[in-house]
Amino acid sequence: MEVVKALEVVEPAFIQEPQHRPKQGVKPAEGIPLIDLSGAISNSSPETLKKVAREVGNACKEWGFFQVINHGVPAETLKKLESARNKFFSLPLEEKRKVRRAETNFLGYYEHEFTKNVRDWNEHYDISLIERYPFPASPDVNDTTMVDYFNRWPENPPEFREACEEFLRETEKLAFKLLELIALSLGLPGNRFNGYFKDQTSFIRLNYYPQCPNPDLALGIGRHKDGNVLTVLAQGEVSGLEVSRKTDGKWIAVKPIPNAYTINIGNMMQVWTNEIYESVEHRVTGNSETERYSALFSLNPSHYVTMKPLEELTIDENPPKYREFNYGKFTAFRKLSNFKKLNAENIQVEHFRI
Ligand SMILES: O=C(O)CCC(=O)C(=O)O
Ligand SMILES: [Fe+2]
Repeated sequence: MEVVKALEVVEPAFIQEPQHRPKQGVKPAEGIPLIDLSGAISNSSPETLKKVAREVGNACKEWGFFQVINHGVPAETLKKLESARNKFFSLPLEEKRKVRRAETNFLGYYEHEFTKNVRDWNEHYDISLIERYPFPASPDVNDTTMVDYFNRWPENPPEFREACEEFLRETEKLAFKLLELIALSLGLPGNRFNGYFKDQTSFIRLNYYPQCPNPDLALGIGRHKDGNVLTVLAQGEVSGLEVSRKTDGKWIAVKPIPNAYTINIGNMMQVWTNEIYESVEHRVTGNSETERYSALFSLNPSHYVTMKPLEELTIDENPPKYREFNYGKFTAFRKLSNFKKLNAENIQVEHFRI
């Protein structure tokens, strides 16, 4: 990417179709809910928990996106992670490439990602909560070969691993608290979803968006919906995240709030809830003046989970909207299409819609 930057103009692979190019100066919107989780984190009464769950439920329904404060993740944990992350991304490219992702193990550093076949102006690093686990080798449903996914750890900075492991532990707790609140908001037992995470494939992603010479043409990450259950995102202080507003599809900037986490519903929650809660498209714009960093926890089920709408939520008036599919195969396809430019259309959860 260094070479590209020196040219002061982005390569054609990064250029978005005119209709997907970002408008400059999108104002942060009012209305993205901000939820105080203190009532759900401390030993609260069932009534308090239900009250917070209702707020979460409304935010999931109306926006698919919300921010949380008093979430229980220590500020110090994020600080340590941010410092280690920024040091890692400032290493020379050949150093970072030593822990580069491969087609047989998608964990690690990557600087060549595609979203919907257009390259992102982004470098990132994926680290799994479980150190090593089996995953389908290919998206082909007839291929039963499994490969091992395992974490790649860099030599530098030396504190990187510990900082990541602490962030993984703390954001996992928050993700499961949100999962409980979402279950309660749907009138389900708080632990209704837990069985799908026995061998969870959750990971953290550290994002780095270098300064971009053409934020009018390229995006940090192109428009997409997260293919997971939910995302817990530390946006950092530089804006850039935009969400497609459910009411009119307009791109809305999500304002960074110090110490808050931004939460969004992923495709798998959309399937489980039979679209009572929908995952919403979002993107990250480029910035010619400053670099941007973010960090997120992606909550993902065990690879062998069969995805389908929950029976409790599919009543006569709301019959199942999705056919069954295997989570691991779905994800193997998505990861492959992010890894390299494919001729085939990128698979989306909509392909399983009845
Ligand atoms: O960097 C951000 O603010 C969001 C990143 C994102 O949407 C993703 O990595 O899926
Ligand atoms: Fe995303």
